[in-house]
Amino acid sequence: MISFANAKINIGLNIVGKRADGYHLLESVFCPFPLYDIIEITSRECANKTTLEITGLHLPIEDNNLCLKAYRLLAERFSLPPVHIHLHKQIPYGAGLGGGSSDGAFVLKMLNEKFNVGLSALQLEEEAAKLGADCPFFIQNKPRYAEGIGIDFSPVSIDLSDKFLVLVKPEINIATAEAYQHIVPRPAKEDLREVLRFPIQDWKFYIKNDFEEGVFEKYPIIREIKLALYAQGAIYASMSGSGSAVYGIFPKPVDLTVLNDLGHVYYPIVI
Ligand SMILES: C[C@@](CO)(OP(=O)(O)O)[C@H](O)COP(=O)(O)OP(=O)(O)OC[C@H]1O[C@@H](n2ccc(N)nc2=O)[C@H](O)[C@@H]1O
Ligand SMILES: Nc1ncnc2c1ncn2[C@@H]1O[C@H](COP(=O)(O)OP(=O)(O)O)[C@@H](O)[C@H]1O
Repeated sequence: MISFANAKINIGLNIVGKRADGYHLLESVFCPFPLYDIIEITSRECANKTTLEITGLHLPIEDNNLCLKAYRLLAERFSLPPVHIHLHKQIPYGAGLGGGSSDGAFVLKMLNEKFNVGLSALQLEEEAAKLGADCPFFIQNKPRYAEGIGIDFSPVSIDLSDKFLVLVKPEINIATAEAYQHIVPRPAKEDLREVLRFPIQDWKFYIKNDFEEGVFEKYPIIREIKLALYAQGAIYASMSGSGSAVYGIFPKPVDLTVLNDLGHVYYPIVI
């Protein structure tokens, strides 16, 4: 079985509180983004161990890879044969694109289907939340307004189908836990769901990502990328999640070769 595990972007990210256990409360719109890891799962009935192989972007094979964690999570509760997981990594990590979380969520969905485990989407979301706060979003994988620690969803209407999205990833990887440490939570001035209804060209006045201030201070090149996207005609540009990737929304196709010195430019293809 093969699946294409997509990335996500955050449109707006207000960090509004902090729980006693250190986890932060946020308000954000999570959107699927057409950049994909490829995951193949094959049964290994004769083998006695589940194995992982990674190709594509360099990512060391470690026991805490979210593909393996997802397998172990289901195998603890259900009888699963050993499998071989081939992950072809294409989504940059440490980027705020949720690639690892997506891999974990997709492995849960694939095992559920392949071995007829019978979990509903809601049950899969509950399992995914044990892997990480970003994981449950990828179960239903539709634009969602997220609250709480990022796992309480409500529907949101957002249509970017006639727009062109571009992503720029500098050679900087940001660890999510570290980025959260620099945050001072505060209530948002605007209701994100309200301001999302404004024309996209007005979003830049109202929609912000609270990670940007601290990250831009430490890595000014990421601010430069955002400004460069606006200079090239973006109607909205923002860092995604805790960074380091920055996306731009354009009204027409653009050639961003001028940004090549700042980072890797991705023009996602919708499949
Ligand atoms: C910031 C966001 C925004 O979508 O995404 P990324 O930038 O990582 O893609 C998420 O909140 C990231 O979620 P995720 O990366 O799954 O976080 P987890 O693995 O659960 O937690 C990693 C660490 O981040 C911090 N953390 C995470 C989520 C949250 N709501 N509050 C937190 O304080 C905690 O310190 C935790 O130990
Ligand atoms: N399958 C995976 N793909 C990417 N990173 C993974 C994976 N499994 C575990 N990780 C760990 O998670 C970290 C970041 O995960 P990821 O969700 O891709 O990034 P981001 O925080 O940018 O959303 C990586 O640095 C890596 O240590």
